[in-house]
This record gives sequence, structure tokens and C-alpha cells, in this order.
Amino acid sequence: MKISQILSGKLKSTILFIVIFGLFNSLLNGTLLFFINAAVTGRGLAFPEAYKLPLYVGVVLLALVCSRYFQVYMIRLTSNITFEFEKNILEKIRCSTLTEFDALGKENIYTAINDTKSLAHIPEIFMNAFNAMVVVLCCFGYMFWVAPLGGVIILFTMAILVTIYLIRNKGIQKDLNQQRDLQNSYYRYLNDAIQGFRELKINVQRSNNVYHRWIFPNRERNREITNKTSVKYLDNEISGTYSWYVVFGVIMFVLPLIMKTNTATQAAFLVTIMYLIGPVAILITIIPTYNSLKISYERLVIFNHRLSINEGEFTDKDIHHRAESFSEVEFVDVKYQYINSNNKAAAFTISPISLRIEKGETIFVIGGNGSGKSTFGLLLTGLVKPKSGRILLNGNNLLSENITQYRSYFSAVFTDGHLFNENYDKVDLQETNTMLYELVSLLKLNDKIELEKGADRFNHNLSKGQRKRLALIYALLESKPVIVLDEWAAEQDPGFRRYFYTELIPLLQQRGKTVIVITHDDEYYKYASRIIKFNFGEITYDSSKQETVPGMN
Ligand SMILES: Nc1ncnc2c1ncn2[C@@H]1O[C@H](COP(=O)(O)OP(=O)(O)OP(=O)(O)O)[C@@H](O)[C@H]1O
Repeated sequence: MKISQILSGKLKSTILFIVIFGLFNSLLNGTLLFFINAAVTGRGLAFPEAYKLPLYVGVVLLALVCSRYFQVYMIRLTSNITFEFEKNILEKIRCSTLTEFDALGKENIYTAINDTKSLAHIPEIFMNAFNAMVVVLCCFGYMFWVAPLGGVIILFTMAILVTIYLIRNKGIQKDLNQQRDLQNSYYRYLNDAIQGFRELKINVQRSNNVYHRWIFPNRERNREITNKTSVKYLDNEISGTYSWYVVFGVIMFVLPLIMKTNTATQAAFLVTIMYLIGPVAILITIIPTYNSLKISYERLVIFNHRLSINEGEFTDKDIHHRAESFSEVEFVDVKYQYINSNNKAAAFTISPISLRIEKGETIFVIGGNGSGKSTFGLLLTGLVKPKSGRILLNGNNLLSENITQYRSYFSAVFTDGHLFNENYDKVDLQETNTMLYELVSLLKLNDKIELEKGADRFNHNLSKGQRKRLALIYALLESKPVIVLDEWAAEQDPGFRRYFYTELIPLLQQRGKTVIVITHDDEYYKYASRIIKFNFGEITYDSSKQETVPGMN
């Protein structure tokens, strides 16, 4: 569902309530103003004396109960909207394609989640503005009732003061935007300084450049703008606050000159203006709030648009990965193309490739850097869809409808794979799990991993190579028929690398796995049952079709 649909749905079902209740609430507050003014000025409220106190107490209590009920309602409405927005964003991410996800970038996801939080406050902002508007109208109505000309003069004075405040505020907003841009670039530089700590330590000149040419000048500029903007902001706020004294001054000194007001009328106007201060402040902040909400909304619309493809969700019926149910996967003229995100032109292309992978094969995918091996791995595992051509699993065409089912035949350890922080798969990590501990010992991690105290997970303070071994254990525990390992052995020491190619892979093969290894380790090519070589996105060699294997000893 789109953000706008959720928002308009919520607003439609609640707007009448917000308006009626807000109106009632504001009228109660307006009634209290009448009471106070009647006491100060001695006019209005033609009730018998005996009824005034109970009526006053009744209105206060009713206003209090209504106010609380209304605020609780708004809290619930806001958190419901936040929940639905966030869920909508998370579903979008979960169901998006890898291609769209990669193109989006992680920072946009965090921004989108923050944007939903801002948008969820729209009903509350609308309600506050509406209440404030009602109070302002009531106050002016009261002033016009007490002394029409006085009401016109006050309205005119306030209109001038508010206009001056808003014009100055607009200038400050521009400075604030500049400050936000500086802040964004500061985080980028800071990220480089933190992530590249070692690279900076080892190169003093680069470190000096990063800090003295980029980070410190950015902070200095930020200091200047912050000083300037903060003083401007302070000036505007102070003059805004003191503007009320201009209004008070007009009531105390100008009105008596123009219309001969008496003390009671002046008192009524002064109390009314005090009542107006809060609501007018709310109405004034509406414009900048509206602008920032508009930006958040537009960003979310773009976000939704960029994750427009919905791949659907996994359901249990999609899980069909029993080893015996896999017999072959076939590529028929499969083509894939990356699109350059800057100019939208076609970038690297996997030219139409055709091949068949049968159950039990151990295939090494080889080729130079950037030749398309990992992209082939993504196509094979169904993580990206061919631009043209067909992929068939057990003779069935891979379609959008069965893509999740297709993927459930594959497990993979990617080059830059991620080890999850929680035991999401609910693997039994206790020593009684013989399958797990057999794998732990096969991967020689017995004395390296241990259960974290009080948590259902293994420790993650492992070396890169050891983390890859743990990732392989988790991948094997999935018991899927085909396993794809992308440069898995690159971080292993020579001894373990040898063990991996000469013992582990044959063992997996013996156990009926189909193993696809993307590798540069040419000294072990002979341990493959088949070699496929990529060059510039094309298969230039397939040992199942040709005799000699290039690069083999
Ligand atoms: N997300 C992407 N968008 C655009 N181009 C990409 C993307 N990912 C990879 N490429 C390009 O596709 C080409 C093939 O990349 P791929 O990762 O498949 O190569 P590889 O053979 O696995 O290389 P290596 O051995 O270095 O890992 C590269 O030229 C790369 O620049």
C-alpha cells in the first residue's frame, strides 16, 4: 500500500472526529476565557451568582477530561500510523528485487524510516493547528464583541508583526539548509575517517588531507554558519516574543487615544491576548513544519517508486529443497545487463549463455576480475532475473511466480556475505546437535566458537577466514541441494585452503550436493568435475564440451 493511501485512509476515518472533538475542546477553553474575563472586567456571563462556581468547576473538569481523551486518542493514532508506515517500508524492502535494493543504497532506507516517523505526526499537527485556529477565532470574536474597532486595530497590528516574523524566518531557513548540507558532507567525511582509520594511520599525508582540508574546514564553516544562524534565530525569537509587548502597548496606549476605551475593555483585551500567545505560536510554526513534511513525503514517494517491483513473500509452500527433488538447472540463451545508475545506459552485460548443471556436479567457475563470475552466481541462485532467455529447474521455467521456490534449492556464501547477529533460523546450538558439531569439527572451529553467555548464538569475534567458515556451516545446515561459494577460500590460510579443495568439497560431493565454486585458485582446478570460464561476460570455456582445461596443472 502507498504511503499516501495509508495517510488519506487514516485521515478520512478520523478527520470528522478530530474536527468535532477539537472544536468542542477549543470551545470549552474559550468558555474558560469568558469566565476569567468576566471576573477581571466585571462584564459578560449573565448567570446567577450561585451557579457560577459549579459551572466553572464543571467546565474545567470537562475540558480536562476531554483534553486527556483527545491527547490519548492522538497518541494512539500517531503510533498506529508510524507502525503502518514502518511496516509498509519494511515489506517494500523485503519484497524488493536485489537489483532495486542495490541501486537504492542503505542510507536511503534509514532516511525513509525517519521520514515515516515525521509523517505520522500529520494528524497531530493538523489537530493542533485546527485547535489553535479555533481559539484564535474565538479570541478575535470576543474582542470584536467587546470593542469592534479595537479588534480591527489589534488584528492589523498582529498581521504586520507576524508578517515581519515570517519574512525573517524564511531567511533563517535558507541558512539552516546550508547547515544541513554541511552536516551531510561532514558525516560522509567522518565515515571515511572512521572506516578508513587504518588507511589514515599508515599514510600521514592522507590523514592530514582528510582532516585539515576536508573535516576541519567543514567544521569551521559550520561554526560560522551556526553562529550567524543562531544569532539570527535568537533575534527573531526575541523580537517575536517582545512583539507581544507591542500589542500590549497598543492596547494600553493607542486604543485609549483612538476610541476612549475604559479599563474593563483594556483588561478584557489584555487577558485575551495572553490567551492568544500559545495558539498563534502554533500557527506560525505550521509553515516550516509543512515544508519539512512535504520534503519527507516527496522522498517517500521516490522511495516507493524506486522499490516498485514486488517479488511477493515466502510461504511454506515455496520450500521444496529436498536434495532428491533436484536433478538439473538449465540456462537457455540467458542474458543479463547492469544499468548505469548515472546515465541509465546499459553497463556490463552477460551475453546470452546456455548451459546445463546436473545434480552432483562440482563446478569451478573461473575467469579474470570483472569477467562476470559473481553475476553468474546471482543469476544461478535466482537473486537477479535474466533480461532475456530462460532458466529451467528440473525442466520447469523460472517465472516471477515461482522465483522464491526456485531460490529454495540454493544456499550460498557470498564474497561479502553477512553473518547474522541473531539465531534467526532457530538452529539448535546445543552440543547434542550432532549435525552441527560434525560441521564445526569439519570446518575446524571446535576451539574457536562458543555460545555467547545468555544468548542463543555463537561468538562473532572471529577472524575473516573463521567467519567465512561459520557462514559455510550455517549454509550447509540449510541442507539445500545446491551450494554456491563465491571466492570462499580467498581468506583461508594455505593449509585450510588445501583441505577445503581436496577434502571438504569431495565430501560434499559424496553427500550428493551440487557444488558451484567461484574461484581464482588455479592450483586446485583439477579437483573440479567441470570448469566453466568467463571472459567479458561470456563463457569462453566449458570443460564439459572441450577437452583441455586452461590454467590446469
Ligand atoms: N551492481 C552493479 N551495477 C553495475 N555494474 C556492476 C554491478 N555489480 C557488478 N558490476 C559490474 O559487472 C562486472 C562483473 O562483475 P562480477 O562481480 O560479476 O565480476 P567477477 O568476475 O565476479 O569479478 P571478481 O573476480 O573481481 O569478483 C564488473 O565489471 C562490475 O563492474
